[in-house]
Formats: sequence, structure tokens, C-alpha cells
Amino acid sequence: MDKFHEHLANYQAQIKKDVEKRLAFIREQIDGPGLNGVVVGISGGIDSAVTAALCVRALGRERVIGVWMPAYSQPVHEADAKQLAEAIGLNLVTVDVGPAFDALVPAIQSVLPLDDKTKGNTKARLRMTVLYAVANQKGCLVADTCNRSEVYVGYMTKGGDGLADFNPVESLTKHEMRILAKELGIPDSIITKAPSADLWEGQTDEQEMGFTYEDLDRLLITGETRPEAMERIEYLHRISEHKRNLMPGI
Ligand SMILES: Nc1ncnc2c1ncn2[C@@H]1O[C@H](COP(=O)(O)OP(=O)(O)OC[C@H]2O[C@@H]([n+]3cccc(C(=O)O)c3)[C@H](O)[C@@H]2O)[C@@H](O)[C@H]1O
Ligand SMILES: Nc1ncnc2c1ncn2[C@@H]1O[C@H](COP(=O)(O)OP(=O)(O)OP(=O)(O)O)[C@@H](O)[C@H]1O
Repeated sequence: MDKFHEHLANYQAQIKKDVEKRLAFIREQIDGPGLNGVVVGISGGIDSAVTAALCVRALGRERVIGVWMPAYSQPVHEADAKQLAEAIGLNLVTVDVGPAFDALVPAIQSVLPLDDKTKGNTKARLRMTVLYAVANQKGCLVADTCNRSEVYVGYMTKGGDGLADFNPVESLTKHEMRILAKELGIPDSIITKAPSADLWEGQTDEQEMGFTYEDLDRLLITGETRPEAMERIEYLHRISEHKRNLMPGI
């Protein structure tokens, strides 16, 4: 077995201990300051599924609100979001951000044209606005769902999914997220589908990043990967440093 698979096998072997550690962390974040619970954006993808499942286990279903926010989303993601809610006993509500997005984009475009990526990032920031409205009102924290692989290359929207109040999965690579997802009883359709931010039609993480999660996770876990992938990964890491630090000020 190579170093990469050996690491994943070790993670699998101590998964129960890892889950307990994350549950304790979530309870500390919420009960420490005496808050009511957690709000999580539910996309139908694996990262939000794992985050929500950990929060439900840590706090109980009454203290977790999952929010599905369609805006021209693929039907498969809605079906997966609903299947997830059934599987883990999540209180899932829907806020359609499509009409707000449809009003906002032309208003900005009256000043300057926006490309697909900027529109997609605007959608991600609109979703975070909704999560904070719910958190304000209910005395909750917003859980962030970005995993270690995404954070390393800055594959997240600044002011959107890139920053919330606490993150119970930040130290896990995408491969470890898949192992944890199985442990938590996340439906297989969510674990096996191609990761996508679904910010525009046909988008997939690996196509947009220009390397695979295996390339990225091999580097994070073993320090080595395909040379062509390494160059691009380290380039994206360098130019996204600003997303991993609080804003500079003087
Ligand atoms: N050096 C610097 N120091 C401080 N700030 C700097 C900066 N360079 C840019 N910035 C600021 O950052 C902005 C660019 O950052 P940002 O708005 O995030 O935009 P950007 O990094 O260009 O795009 C976000 C990427 O994340 C992907 N994404 C988004 C959402 C979810 C997921 C997912 O799969 O989970 C992935 C999305 O597909 C896209 O590729 C600039 O407009 C500027 O305001
Ligand atoms: N349609 C949506 N409704 C609610 N929240 C969303 C939606 N799309 C994205 N989000 C929020 O933004 C986060 C990042 O989105 P993204 O779709 O990239 O991640 P993911 O689906 O959890 O995992 P994956 O990268 O495997 O698709 C999600 O984890 C979720 O919290």
C-alpha cells in the first residue's frame, strides 16, 4: 500500500474517535457562548451533508436548520438535499434565491457586464446573506463547510461560502470527507457524484481547478503529486492566501 492509501486506511481505522472529537468541538462552539443552534446551507453535495450530519449528531435535530437555496440549480441536487434530510433527520427549509438573483444581476449589469464566474460568486454571496438572516433571527451560528482541499487552493467564494462562524470539517481532505460521509450514513448518490459548486451550468470542481482531488489530496497528505498538477496547485495556493487570513487593516 502506498503512503496515500495507508493514511486513508489509518483515518478509517480511527474514524469513531475523529467523529467524537468533531462533535465535542461543535458543542463547545454553540454551548460555550450559550447559543441556540446551527444554520447550514444544504447544496445536495458531500461537504454540506457531512457538516449537517455532524451538527445534528452533536446538538440534536431541533437545534439545526438546513437551508436549501435553489437558483437555477440542477434537479439532482434538490433530490439529494431532500434525501439527505430524510437520512439524517435534518430540519430542511427552502429559500428560493432565484428571484433575488434575477433582480440583482441586471442592477449590477447596468454599471458593468458580469461574466459567469462573477455571477456565480454573487450567487454564493447571496446564499450566505440568507444563512446570516436565519442565524441573526434564531440566535444561531452559521457553519462553514469548506474542506481542507478547497481551502488550500482557495476554491471558495470570498464573502460567500469562504467564511462563516466555525467549521467542523476544515482539517479533512476531500478523500477523508468521503470516508466520514460513509460513517455518518450519508446517501451514496451524494458521496459518488462529481463535486460541483453548481454556480453555472456544467461546472465541475476538477474541470475548473485543472487537476483532480486525488492530485490535490496526494500533495496534502504525502507532500508529493504529479509535477504538472503540483505547479498549478501551488500557484492557486499562492494567489489565494488572502482568503485564508482576516483582512489586513491599519
Ligand atoms: N491579493 C489579494 N488581497 C486581498 N484580496 C484579494 C486579493 N486578490 C483578490 N482579492 C479579492 O478577492 C476577490 C476574488 O475572490 P472571489 O470573489 O472568491 O473570486 P474567485 O477566487 O475568482 O472565484 C471563486 C472560486 O471558488 C469557486 N467556488 C465557489 C463557491 C463554492 C465552491 C466549492 O466548490 O465549494 C467553489 C468558484 O467556482 C471560483 O472558481 C477579488 O475580487 C478581490 O476582491
Ligand atoms: N443550492 C444551495 N443551497 C444551499 N446551500 C448551498 C447551495 N449551493 C451551495 N451551498 C452552500 O455553499 C457551500 C459550497 O457549495 P458547494 O456546492 O461547492 O459544496 P458542496 O456541495 O457541499 O460540496 P461539493 O464540493 O462536493 O459539491 C455548500 O456546502 C453549501 O453550504
